[in-house]
Amino acid sequence: MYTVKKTIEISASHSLKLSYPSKCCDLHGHNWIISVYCRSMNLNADGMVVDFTHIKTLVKEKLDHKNLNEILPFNSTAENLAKWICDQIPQCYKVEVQESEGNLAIYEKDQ
Ligand SMILES: Nc1nc2c(c(=O)[nH]1)N=C([C@H](O)[C@H](O)COP(=O)(O)OP(=O)(O)OP(=O)(O)O)CN2
Ligand SMILES: [Zn+2]
Repeated sequence: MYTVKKTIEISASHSLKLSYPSKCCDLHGHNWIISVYCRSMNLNADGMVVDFTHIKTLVKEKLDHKNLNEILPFNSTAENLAKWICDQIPQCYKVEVQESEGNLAIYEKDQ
């Protein structure tokens, strides 16, 4: 089994819709650190699980320097972002989304 991990930084803004009062409901920004894990039993014809550059492009083109509220049809919590990113990327089984030094969400597909 082969595994690759690609770490990407995106800068974006968002506000959350929550069922309780929170500063996070106001528009604010983060530099999210996103780690994407992909795995495969076999390599493709280029000798890769997935090209690191393709992973970066898929995530950055969609999210970097955007207002996430304008482009995503769900509440952009770190948890929801992690699952959504995992669903976009071939061979991906796990995504870590770090919002700030102390805030990390992990989505991992069931085996
Ligand atoms: N489980 C989650 N909780 C929160 C999320 C989330 O995605 N998943 N997101 C937020 C907000 O985005 C907010 O910006 C972060 O809030 P907070 O923890 O207060 O963030 P700080 O970086 O300011 O953390 P400090 O510990 O105060 O430095 C909220 N919760
Ligand atoms: Zn936030």
